[in-house]
Amino acid sequence: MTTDTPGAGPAPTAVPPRVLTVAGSDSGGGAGIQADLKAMLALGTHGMSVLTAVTAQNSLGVQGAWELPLEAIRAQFRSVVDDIGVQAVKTGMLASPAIVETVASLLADLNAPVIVDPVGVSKHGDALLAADALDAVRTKLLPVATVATPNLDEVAQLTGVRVTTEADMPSAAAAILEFGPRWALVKGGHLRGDAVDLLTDGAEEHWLRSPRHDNRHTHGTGCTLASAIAAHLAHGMPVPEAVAAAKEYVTGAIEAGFPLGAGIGPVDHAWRWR
Ligand SMILES: Nc1ncnc2c1ncn2[C@@H]1O[C@H](COP(=O)(O)OP(=O)(O)O)[C@@H](O)[C@H]1O
Ligand SMILES: Cc1ncc(COP(=O)(O)OP(=O)(O)O)c(N)n1
Repeated sequence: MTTDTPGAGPAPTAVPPRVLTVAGSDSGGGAGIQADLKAMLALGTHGMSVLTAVTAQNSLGVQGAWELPLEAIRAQFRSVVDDIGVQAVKTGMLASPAIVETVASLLADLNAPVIVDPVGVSKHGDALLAADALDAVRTKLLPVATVATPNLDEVAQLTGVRVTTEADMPSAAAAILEFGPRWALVKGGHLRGDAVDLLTDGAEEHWLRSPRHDNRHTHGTGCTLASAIAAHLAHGMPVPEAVAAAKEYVTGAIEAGFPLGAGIGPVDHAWRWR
């Protein structure tokens, strides 16, 4: 090893911010932890994972799902947090009431922003969260969230508020904020017209609007957006800026989504590198 200055050591190696996903595996690589880790890498962070469940999944849907033992979930979390440390966390598929409660209690003691994507069903309509877990999401998980990112189906499941136009989004966000997250990001991806999301903390309102890309290959949009928010927060951005930057990233990834298999292909996490 050589150094320019006698007596000086080698230049310190730059360490990227560390971001943790607590989520399920998508064997097809389009959503779940695979999407999360790709988004985290693309946005200049070191991604790490706590696996909650394994799905057999592809472009056609979910063919099977298996939960991990609570002990394995706790052990993965402690391994990562106690040694490596995290600057932001994102949660995704949590499958059961017991997993939701376990993850919420682990996150309650963590000094880092938490993005909760309250994943309910996949794009193909496959359940990724048991119906009897909704109450634990409302009362245990959402209170520890810095940002909660429900889509319109998840808003309806959690709050009973049905959003059919942009005008309904503020009341939906207010109903999510009642459960205790610092910010609510209501995603309007399932409406017609522009893809419009509303971010609010009850005081500020930020409308995020992008053109709707007429591309059927949109598997993994929600996972990618939530992971991108976590990555930008880990870089030190304030919440509104982190969400705006994440929206720009997911919009590019949706535009570049590509066909794989016979069904809905994934968004392209590497679109900025191509
Ligand atoms: N066809 C599309 N074109 C552009 N943006 C989209 C499109 N579909 C969804 N989005 C955006 O992708 C993000 C994820 O939203 P959504 O698809 O509603 O989440 P989920 O995957 O949880 O159902 C949001 O920012 C939404 O506005
Ligand atoms: C393992 C796993 N986790 C989450 C999802 C849902 O991902 P999402 O980003 O909402 O994308 P779609 O499934 O809606 O395309 C998943 N499918 N699998």
